[in-house]
Amino acid sequence: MNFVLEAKNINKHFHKPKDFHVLKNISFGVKQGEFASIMGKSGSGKSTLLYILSTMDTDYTGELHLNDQLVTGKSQKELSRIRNRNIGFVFQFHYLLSEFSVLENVMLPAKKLAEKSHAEIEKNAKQKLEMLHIGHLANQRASRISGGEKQRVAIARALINDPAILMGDEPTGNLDSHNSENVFNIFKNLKEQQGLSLLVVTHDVDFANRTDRIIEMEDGMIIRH
Ligand SMILES: Nc1ncnc2c1ncn2[C@@H]1O[C@H](COP(=O)(O)OP(=O)(O)OP(=O)(O)O)[C@@H](O)[C@H]1O
Repeated sequence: MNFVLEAKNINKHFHKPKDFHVLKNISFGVKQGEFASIMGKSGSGKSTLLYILSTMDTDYTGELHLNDQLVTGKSQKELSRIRNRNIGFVFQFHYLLSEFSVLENVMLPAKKLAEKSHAEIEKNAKQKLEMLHIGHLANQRASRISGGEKQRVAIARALINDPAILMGDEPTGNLDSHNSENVFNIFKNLKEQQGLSLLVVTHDVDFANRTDRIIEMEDGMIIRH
């Protein structure tokens, strides 16, 4: 099976204030072009899991594979590069640099990767903004645009290095229903038109029901996938 992302027997404990087995034997994969969602009650371990899957947390046992490459055990420097190259991330809050322009915000992860010229990166960033129908905002300061527009800029930024998978932690959590619908449709188009794989933590049942697959968590375990 060709998984873009695969978790094998992931276990995690928090040690303070007392030992807490927060993730228990998590195993599942996300296939190329699959749009999967993770649901579960508050405290079931969704964000903790996503933090591991996105390679930001390395304090766990088990194995994480990205594009058939074992990433568990790599150095922080290697992980930073693997992450920047392969994973786009969209959060509930957009984390844009408010003093920077929309275009500059979108270009940042590509500048960090430093594989392309400034002109190429700028061209790509403009294309991403056009694709998300916000090309006209390129030169606006990030602080000057609406909440829905900010989330679309955050999506453009997550896509700038053409990741293998786009992950979201409650990406519509701060948005009204109109803007949530926009974000869902953007994700669906990315899957259908570009074969992108997506994994999104959400509390929105309507959103999750329209994804290809719901991965359901309870008490640190996957109870359905
Ligand atoms: N740093 C930490 N130390 C100890 N316990 C933690 C820590 N971070 C989270 N927890 C606990 O781990 C459990 C899982 O938390 P997590 O944030 O992953 O849940 P979640 O399913 O994403 O919840 P929500 O839907 O509310 O965001 C919770 O009981 C939480 O209190």
